[in-house]
Amino acid sequence: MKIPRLTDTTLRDGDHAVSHSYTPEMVRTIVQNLDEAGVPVIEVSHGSGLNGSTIQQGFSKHSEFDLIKVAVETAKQAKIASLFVPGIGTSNELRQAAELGISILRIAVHCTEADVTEQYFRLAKELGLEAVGFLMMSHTQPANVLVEQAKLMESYGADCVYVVDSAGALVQSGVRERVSALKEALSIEVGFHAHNNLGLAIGNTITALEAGADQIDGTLRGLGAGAGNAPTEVLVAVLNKMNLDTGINLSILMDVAEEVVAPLMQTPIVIDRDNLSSGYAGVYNSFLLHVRHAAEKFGVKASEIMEELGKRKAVAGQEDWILDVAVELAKKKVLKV
Ligand SMILES: C[C@H](O)CC(=O)C(=O)O
Ligand SMILES: [Mn+2]
Repeated sequence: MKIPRLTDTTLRDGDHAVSHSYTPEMVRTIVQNLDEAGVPVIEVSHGSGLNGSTIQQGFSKHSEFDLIKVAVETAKQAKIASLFVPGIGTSNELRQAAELGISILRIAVHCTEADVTEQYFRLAKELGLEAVGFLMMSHTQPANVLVEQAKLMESYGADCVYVVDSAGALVQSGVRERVSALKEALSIEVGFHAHNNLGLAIGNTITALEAGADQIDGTLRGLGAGAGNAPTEVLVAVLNKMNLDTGINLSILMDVAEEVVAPLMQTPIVIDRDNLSSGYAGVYNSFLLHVRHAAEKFGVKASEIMEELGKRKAVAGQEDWILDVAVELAKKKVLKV
């Protein structure tokens, strides 16, 4: 098993969990520590990618471009990455992030929609960026479909394609099937991005490595959308135990997770009923806070909304379905009385 390249996405996936409230000071401190610890890639942008600060995705407290600028200025060895979701971001924001000095663009789409990414891979390469493809909600499609989509991204210039378990719905056999299929079919690198809804983020990430993954993701203290991600500090500890020395300083990671990131948590990152029902139903983790707000507003259970969204196979961008489902459940509740 090869030593993977680790991307810490506390300042991007974690942005969902802190309701997009990161400040320049928080970014500086977290980047300083991750950089000093030797983490090679740090992802910074709105949780839903560049230009995500909208009513649908959630408004940011501070301009993500100010945060990216701070991150680039602060990092000494780490490369700064940003996420980009076609339809949320446009080529303007892509260019702006490149001008600010990001090195890597991670282009994320629902795992059947790779064909909309071509122009952005081409532009990213034209701008001299490393370009990584993110196949979101990868649990919804079998390995052969993901291979087709990943090959499209490879043909557009992707340097790596990730299997992304956006709902935290995959078990280890599902991870192994998908990652090994991409490894066999592609001549570029393969990555894996976990969420912890079934308590498998670390296990699934190790399974992805055993299946040949070259790149993996983590967040400090697991701070990410919904049930959160594989905790970066725990990943490094496990890799050390497996004699896979990433060269990353575990003590610095544990300190920054404990003393800087944990105090930022608005709610604990736990596998509670909402997060388990979300992963079990296969619902996108970044829906959680929107679902909780709707559940409270209409007096229904978040887990019931999650179950129905799973049945309807809601994907990123369909956050408006959350209100529809909450209203329907509330009406049914009234009629039952
Ligand atoms: C835009 C999403 O939050 C990307 C991601 O982290 C996931 O799908 O998981
Ligand atoms: Mn995620």
